[in-house]
Amino acid sequence: MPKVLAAPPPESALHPISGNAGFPVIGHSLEYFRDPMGLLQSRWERYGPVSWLSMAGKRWVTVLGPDGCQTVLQNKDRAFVNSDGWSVLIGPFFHRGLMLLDGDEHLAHRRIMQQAFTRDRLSRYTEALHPAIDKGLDAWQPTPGFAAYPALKELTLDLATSIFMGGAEGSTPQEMAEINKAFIDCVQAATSVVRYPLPGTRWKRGIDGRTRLEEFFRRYLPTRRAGAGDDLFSALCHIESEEGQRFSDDDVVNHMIFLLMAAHDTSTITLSTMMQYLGQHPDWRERCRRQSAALGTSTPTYGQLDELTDLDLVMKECLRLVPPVPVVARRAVEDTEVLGHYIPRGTYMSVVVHFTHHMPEYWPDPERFDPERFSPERREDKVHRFAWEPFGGGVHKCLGMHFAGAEIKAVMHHLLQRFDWQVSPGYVAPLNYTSLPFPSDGQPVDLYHRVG
Ligand code: HEM
Repeated sequence: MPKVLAAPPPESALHPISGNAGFPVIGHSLEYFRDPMGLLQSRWERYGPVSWLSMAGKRWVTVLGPDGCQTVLQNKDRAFVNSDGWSVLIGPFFHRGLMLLDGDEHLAHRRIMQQAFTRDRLSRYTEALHPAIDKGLDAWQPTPGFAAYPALKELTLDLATSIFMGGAEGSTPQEMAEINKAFIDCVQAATSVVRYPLPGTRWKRGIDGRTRLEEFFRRYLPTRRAGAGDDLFSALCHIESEEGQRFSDDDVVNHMIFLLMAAHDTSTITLSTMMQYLGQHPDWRERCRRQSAALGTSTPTYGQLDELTDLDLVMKECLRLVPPVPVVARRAVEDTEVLGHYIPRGTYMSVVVHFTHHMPEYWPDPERFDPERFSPERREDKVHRFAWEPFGGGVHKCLGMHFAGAEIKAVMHHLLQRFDWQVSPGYVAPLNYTSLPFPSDGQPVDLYHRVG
């Protein structure tokens, strides 16, 4: 039975928010994991753009559609905070990462961190990417049914190790595999039904993963403080805001753990989606490959990557179809409203990016892969300022989006020059939504070395 979240104050003209709790204990979790679009579409039809449901042991107000998303993300009256919203899901594992800070503290840390993402630094990271990509791809053994997703995940972790950390001197491959597992445990713990560190639970594995990551980064801190490397870790040790503020040791460790998480799965998912759709669309594969070949270099600079405009269209369309961060969390710290609905202080908010990306009101034939939507002639993403929001919006908008674009395009450039691949046109990726979305079948592609 639908229930009202809270009655609006008697004198207000605001509407109450309707919704229901779903199953005892698990709420709507299983429905969401199985078919998020199905669940959200049914709620849109039943309740409209603002409703509540139960997940991860809490009631969440679900905001669907670009108008509501814009209100929450722009956060004009500062009624919503990130820390209390994201903490419920990932707090113990990624606490004090930039995305989990608020207000003046967030602004101060963001100002310092921006110095690690200047154009000059991005150019240097891009230079360092190429040898690391080459090394990673040398290990790929093309075969029909090649599992692209785990291979890409390993590749992006290797890239993170060299570009973010400046290498992991003294660590064995086995240790690096453990670090990878620690990350996965932290990310997957976010959607654990049991939210207490009982042995054998995803939550406990996440807590252990965090401890492992802290030890790992602390071990490398003295050498990065002492050195002058071009990697992100060294950058965080040395950068200052324009006002001369710097990060403490704890800040550097907290930011590194968050940044690796923020960069790793998101880039992997985007690359994997791009491999799928390019594999299914030989016309686009050829278009992208031609542009890539026209650069006349295997190691394009940051500026040259901008010339890969077809790849850019494909990347944007893949970020629309499968946004790696499908939902963004917030919590109201004051009574407020969204689209005329009363949000009492303390309410947990979920801003559902994924739903907007599939709304036929904004995206004609939304399930169709059609990168031209983003072409200068069509610009369907301009129909609404928040129609396309894979990187969020407002003061917490992704700080690594240009880095992500460079990494993704650089990897695709190498892939297109080295390999050809195909995916059956009827293939639909079985996406698992227990953490960030990933293809549970490993995303098989028929992969070949290019001849000639
Ligand atoms: C395709 C890849 C990526 C996607 C889709 C993505 C998506 C997002 C989203 C949606 C947010 C906003 C969350 C919120 O509002 O609560 C965010 C924040 C953030 N992302 Fe990304 N991200 C990507 C790659 C990266 C990379 C590569 C880095 C770092 C190198 C990065 C660093 C960050 C940081 C630091 C924040 C927090 C910003 C703040 O709170 O001020 N992201 N990202």
